[in-house]
Amino acid sequence: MSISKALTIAGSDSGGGAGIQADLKTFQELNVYGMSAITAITAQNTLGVHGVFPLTADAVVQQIEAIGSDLGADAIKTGMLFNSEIIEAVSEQIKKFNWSRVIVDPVMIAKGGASLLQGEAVDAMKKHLLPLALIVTPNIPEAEVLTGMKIHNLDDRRTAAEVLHSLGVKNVVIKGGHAENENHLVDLLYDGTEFSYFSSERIETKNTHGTGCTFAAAITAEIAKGNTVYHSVETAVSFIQEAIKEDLELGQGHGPTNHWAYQQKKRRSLHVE
Ligand SMILES: Nc1ncnc2c1ncn2[C@@H]1O[C@H](COP(=O)(O)OP(=O)(O)OP(=O)(O)O)[C@@H](O)[C@H]1O
Ligand SMILES: Cc1ncc(COP(=O)(O)O)c(N)n1
Repeated sequence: MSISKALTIAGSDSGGGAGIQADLKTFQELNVYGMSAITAITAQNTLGVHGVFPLTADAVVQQIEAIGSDLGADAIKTGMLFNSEIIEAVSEQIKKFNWSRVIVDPVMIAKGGASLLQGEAVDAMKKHLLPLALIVTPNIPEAEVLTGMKIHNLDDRRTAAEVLHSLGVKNVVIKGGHAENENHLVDLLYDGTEFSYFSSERIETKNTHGTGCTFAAAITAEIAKGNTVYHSVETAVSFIQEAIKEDLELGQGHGPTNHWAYQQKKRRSLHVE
């Protein structure tokens, strides 16, 4: 049996809603074999990040080399990278293994405000990692930091996508979760030529911990299977919508999303037909 494989290079979330844990759950649900290289351990739950313990760049490199030299990967996702040493080391590994299906989720700040990327590392991300990316998936505040511009509306978002594309990323997805006062959320995709828009109804819930990680992991899984960028983003939008809709009501703060919901819905619809 041949199976597609995806590697996530990200931080561990002890609460299981975001980071490495969200990525592996998503890969599994989308029938992709998941592997991980951990960049940092966080002591985290639905109430917030209580501690951040980065690993050395060498520890990250050794994990990636163990995978690249043996199992290989059909797609790579990066999440929390924490500092410029790790970003530079990860970029070198991507080049060494000639990985081209690279999805960069430029994680910067956790929902509760904790910093998951040091300020000095933003330049390293722009210079070393973004030029290697097939897709980058910033939320609105992350797109503002990466472009240095304020984003107030969809026009600004289109301009930001063009600026990010000019840094060498082939496809830019700017997510709409942070656009305020809108009943409809729009995730925007720019491939350097055309803009595509994926619109979803805003779901009223406090349980959105890890939505960004889960969304980018779903894109990565679909890319690993050889699907197009458009198809992968479309599937990821459906995956995250079901995961938010059927939330698990866990914890006292911002709870995780439901990684089972997308496949459960698919199975239900097959049953009905
Ligand atoms: N309340 C909501 N209702 C419906 N969809 C949502 C909601 N919040 C976020 N999404 C969707 O979830 C995905 C992630 O978007 P968002 O902009 O929240 O990313 P993020 O800020 O990186 O996530 P995180 O909160 O994990 O940091 C997008 O597809 C977005 O449209
Ligand atoms: C290890 C890790 N990676 C990423 C996030 C971002 O997720 P969120 O913004 O939903 O807190 C996180 N909280 N923890």
